[in-house]
Amino acid sequence: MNALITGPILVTGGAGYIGGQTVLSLLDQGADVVVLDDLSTGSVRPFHENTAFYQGRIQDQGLVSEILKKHQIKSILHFAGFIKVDESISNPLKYYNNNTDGSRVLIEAAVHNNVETFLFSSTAAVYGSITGVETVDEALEVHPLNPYGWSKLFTERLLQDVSKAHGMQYGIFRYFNVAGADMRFRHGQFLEKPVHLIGRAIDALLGTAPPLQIFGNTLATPDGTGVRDYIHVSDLADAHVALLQNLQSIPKNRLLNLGYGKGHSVLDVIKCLEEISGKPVPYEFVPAREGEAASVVANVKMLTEHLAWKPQHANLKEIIATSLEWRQRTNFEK
Ligand SMILES: NC(=O)c1ccc[n+]([C@@H]2O[C@H](COP(=O)([O-])OP(=O)(O)OC[C@H]3O[C@@H](n4cnc5c(N)ncnc54)[C@H](O)[C@@H]3O)[C@@H](O)[C@H]2O)c1
Ligand SMILES: O=c1ccn([C@@H]2O[C@H](COP(=O)(O)OP(=O)(O)O[C@H]3O[C@H](CO)[C@@H](O)[C@H](O)[C@H]3O)[C@@H](O)[C@H]2O)c(=O)[nH]1
Repeated sequence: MNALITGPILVTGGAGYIGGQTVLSLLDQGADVVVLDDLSTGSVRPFHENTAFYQGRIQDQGLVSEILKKHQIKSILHFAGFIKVDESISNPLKYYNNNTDGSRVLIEAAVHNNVETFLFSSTAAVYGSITGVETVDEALEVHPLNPYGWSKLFTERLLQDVSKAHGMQYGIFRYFNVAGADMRFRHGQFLEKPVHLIGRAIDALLGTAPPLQIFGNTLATPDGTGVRDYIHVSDLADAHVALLQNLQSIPKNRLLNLGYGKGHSVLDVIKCLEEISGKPVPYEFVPAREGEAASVVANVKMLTEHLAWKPQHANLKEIIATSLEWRQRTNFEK
């Protein structure tokens, strides 16, 4: 496996939750890793000592070009971005500036410096309000419900057009619901106010937030609560290493869903957290969020056909147990 990851790899957002975990996967494979992160939401961890770390912005084309030249970068894994859906609605320019225009500047620098491979983190949020399908496949029409989803969709298109014109290879993953922490607890998510279900349920369990509000209990799902495809961050990170290695063998459109293809409801998540902790999770039902899909589960046909990647942690218990343990170990300390 090691021999296939040749040349230094630039990881943008490599101090963040997913980028950091991918840095660990790359380092575990013996790769030569360069990180660019402005630390706006990420934090430096001990393993970054084994990388060349630059604190700076992807929008700083001078700095990016300097890094690309100095390290003779051939591959970029681009994770840097903002991720809060609610904030993207109240402050869309923040998202279009950072996620779309920032990516445009980075992609331009990549083309000017003859970068060969560019992987981009997109999201299942591009699909929008899905109805009438059991699983979502990559050919489905996309209708993002918020500026966050649009900011990522625009970048997908930008990258595809530029790659086609300039011969840079691209790969795009649309992540489903990412959760969990590194199995050796070298890294995990840090969010003082979690925005996703599992983080919020943990806060409710620990009493550091009011009871969890469950958005809807009469949805068209087996138990009436929302169903999502949760994927362990460590498997997600490993998939990027596999994609770097596999890229050439994947035909034409290298855009892949990244999930397990298995759905769990909000009540499944709560039950699992209660079993792990031995304590009840306080919750209340509130109306469903407007436009939100009842069920979003990845169709993983393309992923499993094209990627030499076998998930190692594809069960809700491991995802939730590592999230809980990371939260308890770090206790809000960055
Ligand atoms: N977390 C999820 O559930 C999820 C789901 C789908 C897609 N994604 C995508 O995955 C990527 C990583 O998300 P995450 O959960 O790790 O978020 P994160 O906030 O933990 O990490 C983002 C990192 O990027 C850095 N950053 C932000 N803007 C930057 C800039 N302009 N220049 C340099 N660094 C910058 C931040 O400091 C942070 O370290 C994002 O692009 C996000 O849209 C995340
Ligand atoms: O306080 C909460 C939070 C969530 N949910 C429900 O839990 C499920 C998961 O919600 P959440 O964790 O907010 O994730 P999604 O809304 O599915 O969106 C996430 O997953 C996308 C990938 O599909 C990412 O791109 C987005 O950034 C991320 O918010 C949904 O059914 C929600 O209705 C609640 O009931 N209460």
